[in-house]
Amino acid sequence: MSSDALENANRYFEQAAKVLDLGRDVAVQLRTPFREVRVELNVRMDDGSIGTFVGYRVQHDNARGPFKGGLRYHHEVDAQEVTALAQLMTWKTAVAGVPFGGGKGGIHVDASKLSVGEKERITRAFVDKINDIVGDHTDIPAPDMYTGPQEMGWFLDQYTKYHGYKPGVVTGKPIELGGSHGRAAATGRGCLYVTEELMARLGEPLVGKTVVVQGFGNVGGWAARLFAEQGALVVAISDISGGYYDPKGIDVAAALAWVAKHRTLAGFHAAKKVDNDELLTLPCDILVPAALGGVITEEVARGIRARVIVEGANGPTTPGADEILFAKGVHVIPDILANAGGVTVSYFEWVQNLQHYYWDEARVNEELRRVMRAAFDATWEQSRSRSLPMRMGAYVVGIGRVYTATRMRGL
Ligand SMILES: NC(=O)C1=CN([C@@H]2O[C@H](COP(=O)(O)OP(=O)(O)OC[C@H]3O[C@@H](n4cnc5c(N)ncnc54)[C@H](O)[C@@H]3O)[C@@H](O)[C@H]2O)C=CC1
Ligand SMILES: O=C(O)CCC(=O)C(=O)O
Repeated sequence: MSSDALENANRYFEQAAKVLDLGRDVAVQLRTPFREVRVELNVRMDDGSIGTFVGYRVQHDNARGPFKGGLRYHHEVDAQEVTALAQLMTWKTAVAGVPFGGGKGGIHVDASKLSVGEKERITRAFVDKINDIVGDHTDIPAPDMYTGPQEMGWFLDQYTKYHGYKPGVVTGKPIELGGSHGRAAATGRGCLYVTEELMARLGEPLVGKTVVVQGFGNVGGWAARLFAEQGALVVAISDISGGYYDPKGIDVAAALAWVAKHRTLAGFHAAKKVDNDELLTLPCDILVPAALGGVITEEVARGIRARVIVEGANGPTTPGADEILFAKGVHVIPDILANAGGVTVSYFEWVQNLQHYYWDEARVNEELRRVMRAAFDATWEQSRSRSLPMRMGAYVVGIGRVYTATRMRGL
């Protein structure tokens, strides 16, 4: 995603701004980030050397509530990518209707090469540098690629040293530290819920549909598991080690157990090994990109055989590819709707933290379904009434809500 991420995000925004007939000044106001922070992190590495890393936090918009969005540890993280992802968060929280704005953070580092101790020291060093600009009513980070509950636990602990115990400063925490039941599964579960909504509109069952999933981490792993549990046939999965294809169906539970033991899918048995590009054009009903951005290029889009794409990842489809897919009649459930389940359950976690009253998983999932259904309905209605792709339907909903809040606050 990295290099073109911001250009792509801005292009989608401009398309939607035109549909909404926003004036140029308003469009610039809504698109421009509130604050962009870049920090140097110096950390003692296991071999005794000093590791120097660059971290970012971009706070895009807070008209509807505190900035909200994940932290990514990846070697492609840069200022542009984080800014693009922060902007997506602003529209996403608005589409979901949760009372947050948008933000995102990241550290430029190859997380796969770090020991647990190095990861912890880098996380704490990051909090040392940004603790003054985050807070449970200002900016609330969460997991993204190569971060998870453990990093959020370290984040909370380090933040507490500066500002006292405020568990709502970060979401996606371990349950034992105030995390929410259902947060780990939430993004994948949200992907399932919006797909069920689409299938209902198309008058087709999900049972028996073939599914291909790219990325087998938090989002992809849970999506594959939940789709399989609902009777869909997961025919291919992939991760950084490549793709694994079996037209008769992958044993998702076995794949999850493999990754829990070996960290990646490398060595996992499947009928055929494919690379991550080939994977995207395999014959299937539903494709779930759930890894990096920018993977569905125009060339890939021409080869895509799926009828439905559910964007678990942020920014997987380039604007040119999006046009090709629309022309081909592929239903694309866009990132700012499809993967909004994560931030929605982060909202539930935050609410539970502020109230010090905790919900069971059944309640979390029930409320998640309600939010995802309402977000889907609003998107579907805009896309149908204006004859737009679902992405533009979602953008119109999201930007429209942010615009209204901004206008009501005044300059
Ligand atoms: N974790 C969350 O709650 C949310 C995540 N997302 C998005 O979902 C995507 C995945 O995030 P997570 O699952 O949290 O990350 P993760 O770190 O848990 O898993 C990432 C997965 O992608 C694989 N991967 C990495 N590079 C790859 C490549 N070049 N080709 C194929 N696979 C590759 C990894 O091996 C791993 O299986 C990202 O785009 C993220 O921004 C979106 C909304 C919420
Ligand atoms: O849970 C959150 O607050 C944000 C998750 C995230 O980074 C995303 O939706 O892209």
